[in-house]
Amino acid sequence: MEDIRPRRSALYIPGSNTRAQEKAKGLPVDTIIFDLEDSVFDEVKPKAREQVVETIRAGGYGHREIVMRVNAARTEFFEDDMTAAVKAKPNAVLLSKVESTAEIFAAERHLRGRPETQGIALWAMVETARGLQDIAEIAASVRTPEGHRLKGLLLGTNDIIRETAVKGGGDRTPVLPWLSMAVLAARTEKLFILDGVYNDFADVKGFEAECAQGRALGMDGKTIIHPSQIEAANRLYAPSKAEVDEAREIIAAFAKPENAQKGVIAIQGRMVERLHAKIATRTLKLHETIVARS
Ligand SMILES: CC(C)(COP(=O)(O)OP(=O)(O)OC[C@H]1O[C@@H](n2cnc3c(N)ncnc32)[C@H](O)[C@@H]1OP(=O)(O)O)[C@@H](O)C(=O)NCCC(=O)NCCSC(=O)C[C@H](O)C(=O)O
Ligand SMILES: [Mg+2]
Repeated sequence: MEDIRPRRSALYIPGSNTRAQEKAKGLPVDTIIFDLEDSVFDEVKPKAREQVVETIRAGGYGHREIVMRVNAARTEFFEDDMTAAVKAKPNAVLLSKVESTAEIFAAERHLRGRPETQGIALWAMVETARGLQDIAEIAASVRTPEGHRLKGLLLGTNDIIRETAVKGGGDRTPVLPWLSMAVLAARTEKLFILDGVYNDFADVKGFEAECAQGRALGMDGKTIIHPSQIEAANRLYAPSKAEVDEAREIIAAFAKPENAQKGVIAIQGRMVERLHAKIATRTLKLHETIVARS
């Protein structure tokens, strides 16, 4: 069955920031990502790891999806991070700087054969030049028994900019081809995909423009770094009123007895096919889930 869980806003919180972790219990985000990677100084990682396990096990985050971002499989921290993830049992483990299917399989080895980890998904961050080159193959690992837990891709645009030396900021022209390539890889394998972060959390207009752009590119939501970004991400990644009205109109039109045997109809001078009814059904389901939540 298709995964239509809303992931409009996915908030990163440093694993070492207990104040922000507590605060997030009252924030209207869809997803919380407890970070053990780049926001945590190396010397502090062991303490942050313990802290995150304790916080996730204690719960209190309601409907929010709980994710733990672990250090890359190539680092000295990975094994301990994965052991901690098994203890914490988040909804998903986010693998950072993924460059090959082997890294997905390495994470799976920690989870395999343990009934208590059955519900833990794997998400992969693509944020290196190598990862971008091999993104289709990484996404396709979902078709293998060792990669079946892979559910989504996340973009790490800060690292992409660092690795490739393209100019960041502005309208993201230099990275657009890679963002589109990532969307294509995700859609090919029926994975969800979340856009990278917008660092300038005081710039509301710039953030809104980037959300609108990400949505137009086909992203399912935005990874964010600050509470000030939640409202805009939730608003711009939710179906708009016009989209919901149109979806209702399409479904109602195909439900009429005279259209029961038709593959294509006209609504107000526009061609509408059964494929549009499928999109409309998805839009309405997403909308209803969001409404029920709020
Ligand atoms: C960016 C920040 C360091 C800013 O922190 P600060 O100066 O403390 O912000 P404010 O004073 O404006 O905070 C106001 C209140 O909001 C709470 N807060 C702030 N950030 C968060 C958060 N992320 N989650 C929950 N709550 C948050 C503060 O506690 C204040 O509340 P109160 O105490 O009640 O007054 C900070 O926002 C931050 O650390 N953000 C997350 C950074 C992070 O996790 N970075 C790593 C992931 S991003 C990344 O790596 C991208 C990717 O890999 C790539 O390559 O692109
Ligand atoms: Mg990164």
